[in-house]
Amino acid sequence: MTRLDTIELEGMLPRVFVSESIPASDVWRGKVVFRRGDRYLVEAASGGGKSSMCAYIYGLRDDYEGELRFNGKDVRGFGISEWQSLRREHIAYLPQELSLFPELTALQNIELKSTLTGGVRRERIEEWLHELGIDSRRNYPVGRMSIGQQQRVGIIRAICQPFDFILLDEPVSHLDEENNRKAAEIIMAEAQRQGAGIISTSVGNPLLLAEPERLKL
Ligand SMILES: Nc1ncnc2c1ncn2[C@@H]1O[C@H](COP(=O)(O)OP(=O)(O)OP(=O)(O)O)[C@@H](O)[C@H]1O
Repeated sequence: MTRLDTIELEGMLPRVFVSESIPASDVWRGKVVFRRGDRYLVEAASGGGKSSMCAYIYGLRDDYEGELRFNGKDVRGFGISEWQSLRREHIAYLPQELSLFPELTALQNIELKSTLTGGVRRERIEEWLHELGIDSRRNYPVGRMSIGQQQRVGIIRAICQPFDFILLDEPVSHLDEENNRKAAEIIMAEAQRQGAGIISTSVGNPLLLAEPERLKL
């Protein structure tokens, strides 16, 4: 795959919801096409399935009904090597739980990802740390940083790789408005540089994306 242009969800529903009555949704049981280059905000109540949707798109789970298609191809046919290359070159992901290594420093966590994916220069990472106000914590183990500081490390780690789409699961739940705005600017600038789409979820403190398409989960 040279570029991932579209992610389509059609008739999708987490199996756990099949026998339950769920609120009306733009996504579940519907048809949604996420397009590279566009910005999306997926908003839902807690337990609405945001993390499940991200896990399906990142290939971590497949406990759903319906179809998920990348560039029109059903992902159920993808093997391990296809998912590996998708994650290395086409889809960046910031999980809600961040999945940082607590004993490694902020810089080590970021550089680990950047080195593995042939991502960005060290100077660029330093600039992002500075812009997000955590450069003084760059050599701190992330396990000793606040959750909001860890979210900022996670955001930088997520964008320091090549991607056609970036999936952000409640990325700014612990950030104040100013840091939210800065994070959004950095993510939008990097997505624009790479021609990528942004899909961000929220339960109430949305990433401040410019004019996103809003979907209710
Ligand atoms: N790994 C899993 N396998 C099967 N079902 C799961 C799994 N993880 C979560 N679920 C179920 O799917 C439903 C949606 O959970 P999910 O974590 O996707 O919601 P969420 O919208 O991200 O919630 P929150 O905002 O509270 O994080 C829940 O009812 C949960 O029990």
